[in-house]
Amino acid sequence: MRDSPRPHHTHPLEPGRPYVQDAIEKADVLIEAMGWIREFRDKVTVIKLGGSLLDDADALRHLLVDIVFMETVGMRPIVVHGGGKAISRAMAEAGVEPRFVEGRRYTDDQTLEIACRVLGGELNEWIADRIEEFGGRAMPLNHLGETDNNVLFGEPLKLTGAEGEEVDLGHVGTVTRVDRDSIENLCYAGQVPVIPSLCRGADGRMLNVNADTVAMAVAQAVGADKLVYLSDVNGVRLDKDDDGSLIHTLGAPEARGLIERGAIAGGMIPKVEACLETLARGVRKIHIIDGRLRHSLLLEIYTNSGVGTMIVGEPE
Ligand SMILES: Nc1ncnc2c1ncn2[C@@H]1O[C@H](COP(=O)(O)OP(=O)(O)O)[C@@H](O)[C@H]1O
Ligand SMILES: CC(=O)N[C@@H](CCC(=O)OP(=O)(O)O)C(=O)O
Repeated sequence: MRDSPRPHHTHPLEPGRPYVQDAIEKADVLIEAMGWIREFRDKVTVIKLGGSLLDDADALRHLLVDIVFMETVGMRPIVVHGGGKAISRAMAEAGVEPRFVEGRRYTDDQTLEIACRVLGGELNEWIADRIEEFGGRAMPLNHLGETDNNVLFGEPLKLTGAEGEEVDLGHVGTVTRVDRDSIENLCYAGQVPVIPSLCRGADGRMLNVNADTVAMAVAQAVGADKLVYLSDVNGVRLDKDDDGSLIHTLGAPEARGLIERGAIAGGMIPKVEACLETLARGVRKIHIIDGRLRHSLLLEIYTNSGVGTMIVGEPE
């Protein structure tokens, strides 16, 4: 007979609640998940946490516990995060008005300093700390702190306007190289890499990068099996204001049409564009799901009833 409970025998978010209620039903659930766990063991999944979600403390805690679960059963999750809302809040506090050009934040010196502090410092460390608090192991990969753990390198992003003119975005970057070895070494050591959407330019300065495109670059570099975007909508909708108009499976031509018609707008544009580019470069399964729905990540991975929108490539 066991005389003392083993660690983590109670729910990590509700310490008083024993796991052993309805034990038989729970064992059934475990057995049901066994096939999925086996299928996805050792598979790399890149999980992008959007800024809208980072503002929802309850949803975020549940998601991070799901990520700890994935790591515990032998999957290799990699977290990429944005934090657009938090940057805008910090800018407002500093009296700076945010300005967006084609979905990208115009980033002057002061905005860059704020983005580095919020993304690279506060949010990145906070996410890694919570993963550890919930029983997982995590490594915050930011350039701040005693050792430079940055894994993303890039160059200024060049955008062309409607009349062919160059659009000035300030210190906004695009990722040209990912330190794949460092990320993979962490995964294989059972640690969850946590990556902020900043990259280092050739002159050594950091650049602010759209987090959806960072997730894409990381997924491509490590040859991820899956890329999952967690946002604050149930997926891509035909009408962005109608949650009943969810598109379950979205092909590349249809997606391009929806962007042209303006049905896909705002922050959904870089997300869908990143999905299409990622598919073209070999990542097979890409999903946009609602991170506010409890266990949406696990439902997407470990059940047949996928939630949200799956983006699929052109038929061969
Ligand atoms: N067709 C669409 N379907 C779903 N959401 C859309 C669509 N077009 C625009 N959106 C908007 O895109 C937002 C998600 O993008 P964004 O705010 O950048 O998310 P995140 O911060 O999670 O990356 C949604 O909250 C929604 O308002
Ligand atoms: C260049 C650029 O636009 N960078 C983004 C980086 C954060 C981000 O993308 O956050 P979400 O995932 O919350 O949208 C920004 O400054 O908002």
